[in-house]
Amino acid sequence: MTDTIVVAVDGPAGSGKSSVSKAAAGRLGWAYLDTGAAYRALSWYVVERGIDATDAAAVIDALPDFDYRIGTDPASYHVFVGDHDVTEAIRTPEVTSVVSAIARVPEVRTFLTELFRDIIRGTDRDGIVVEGRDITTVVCPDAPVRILLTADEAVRMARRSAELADHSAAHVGEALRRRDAADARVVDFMNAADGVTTVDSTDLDFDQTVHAVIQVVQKAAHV
Ligand SMILES: Nc1ncnc2c1ncn2[C@@H]1O[C@H](COP(=O)(O)OP(=O)(O)O)[C@@H](O)[C@H]1O
Ligand SMILES: Nc1ccn([C@@H]2O[C@H](COP(=O)(O)OP(=O)(O)O)[C@@H](O)[C@H]2O)c(=O)n1
Repeated sequence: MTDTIVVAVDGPAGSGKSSVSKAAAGRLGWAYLDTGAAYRALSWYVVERGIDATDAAAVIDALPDFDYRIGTDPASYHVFVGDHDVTEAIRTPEVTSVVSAIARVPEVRTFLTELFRDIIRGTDRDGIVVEGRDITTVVCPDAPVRILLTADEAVRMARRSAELADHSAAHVGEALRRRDAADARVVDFMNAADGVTTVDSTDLDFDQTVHAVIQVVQKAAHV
């Protein structure tokens, strides 16, 4: 893995991290890692086992049995916990509503950070696009390419509401705002750290955003 180029992408919910990172990785022929999926999958697992997500000690106790797998091929995205394909289940509002409580437990963050680094080390492609909240600052602070993907809050909320047709826009917007506020108390993903390039997608369509990200990669990593 020594030569694998890591592209670290952070940003708030709805900024386009997952979709844009996956598309950029696909076009580059590189791997893609969605770190939020692991926080979501652990949340699913905790709910499934009837554990109170706000009970940090109980969540920490569950970590050794958390058997997590995620693919890194951007063309074939699957998330497993044990034998369960949880690719869809981790996106439900129920899971989304507890994920911030799980993500604020330091032991959880250390555990998952190690897991992410193992997955990155195991990549056999030339590069990997890794997206989340603390990739540019904690998981891969030495990555040769580090990007903060942002968009105005109203635009992010509109993108998310468009995805969830059966939920009211106001409800989705409020839930997203609350989650960002809770997450931002744990890691700063609203301000670019030193050396991190901001890509603001507020006035860009999807393809323009992917193009902007690839341009940053090409400039920083000379590919
Ligand atoms: N620049 C853009 N213009 C329009 N829609 C976008 C743009 N970037 C992302 N989207 C759409 O917005 C929604 C949220 O994007 P997503 O990748 O899930 O964000 P995140 O991973 O940051 O929460 C998706 O439906 C995605 O297709
Ligand atoms: N690197 C990361 C990634 C996600 N997370 C947590 O995981 C949750 C889900 O992340 P996500 O990337 O799937 O969320 P969306 O932005 O796609 O809605 C976030 O709300 C954070 O609580 C984190 O703490 N650190």
